[in-house]
Amino acid sequence: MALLDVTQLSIHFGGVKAVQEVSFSIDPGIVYSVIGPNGAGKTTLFNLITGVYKPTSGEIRLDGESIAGKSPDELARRGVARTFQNLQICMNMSAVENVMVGAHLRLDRNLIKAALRLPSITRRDAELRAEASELMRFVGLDQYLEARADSMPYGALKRLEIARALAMKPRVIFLDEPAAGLNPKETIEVDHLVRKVADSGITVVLVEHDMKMVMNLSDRILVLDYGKKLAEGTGEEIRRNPDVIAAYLGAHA
Ligand SMILES: Nc1ncnc2c1ncn2[C@@H]1O[C@H](COP(=O)(O)OP(=O)(O)OP(=O)(O)O)[C@@H](O)[C@H]1O
Repeated sequence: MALLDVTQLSIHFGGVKAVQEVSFSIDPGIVYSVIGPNGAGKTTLFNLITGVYKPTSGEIRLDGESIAGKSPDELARRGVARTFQNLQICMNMSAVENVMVGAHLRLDRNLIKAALRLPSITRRDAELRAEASELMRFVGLDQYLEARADSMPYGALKRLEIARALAMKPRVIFLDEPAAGLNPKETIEVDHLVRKVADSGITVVLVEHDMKMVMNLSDRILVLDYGKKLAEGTGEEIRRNPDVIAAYLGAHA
């Protein structure tokens, strides 16, 4: 069974039909990319699936269960994590604390229980700190274990956001332009990191403008254009698709 099933999904902002009757499904364990020109509806689609927006119509199912309109918190607890196109890092916190926020989202309900048993909070905090440090190593941020977020370069912050999303122990992670603003060396590092995340068994859904990265990583690709599904298939199928060439690759060549 597909991990994620999206059926006839639409959202309208006033007169703007940002996503129009888009259907697709994502099997577990794959890297699935969403591409399309600026304004095609990619981020809006992420916002719909991760609970930031409620759809105007359509259905979203995770493991067969409807999740359309559920809050981001609820979705985090069900194993849906994401990163943002514009960094959402707390700059006045340390790097490790930022990652710990991800774990707290996962554990939200237990916090109240924990508050009634104070010694366990300290122990839990130490465990979460250790877990966050381990995730920082996983994303290649060993050298920033003691750093404040505001002292870190942009490329490192992009990976810190991925570590925070991983702290939710997600089954599926949505990465919105993880390579945006990165230099070629950093882009290759993120490319390797995405592969590592997928190899660890987490399904990856990616929005990315870097075509080399998309073609390199993706098991399947969805192409949006003016909010509509233009094509879907393997990298090879997408590369050969005349509609895609005309609407997207051609325009960017
Ligand atoms: N909250 C909103 N209110 C009104 N219009 C919106 C809103 N969010 C998105 N839109 C509109 O929906 C359309 C799709 O935008 P979206 O940001 O999803 O595109 P995108 O494919 O992610 O673009 P980019 O590649 O530039 O990030 C655009 O016309 C945008 O202006």
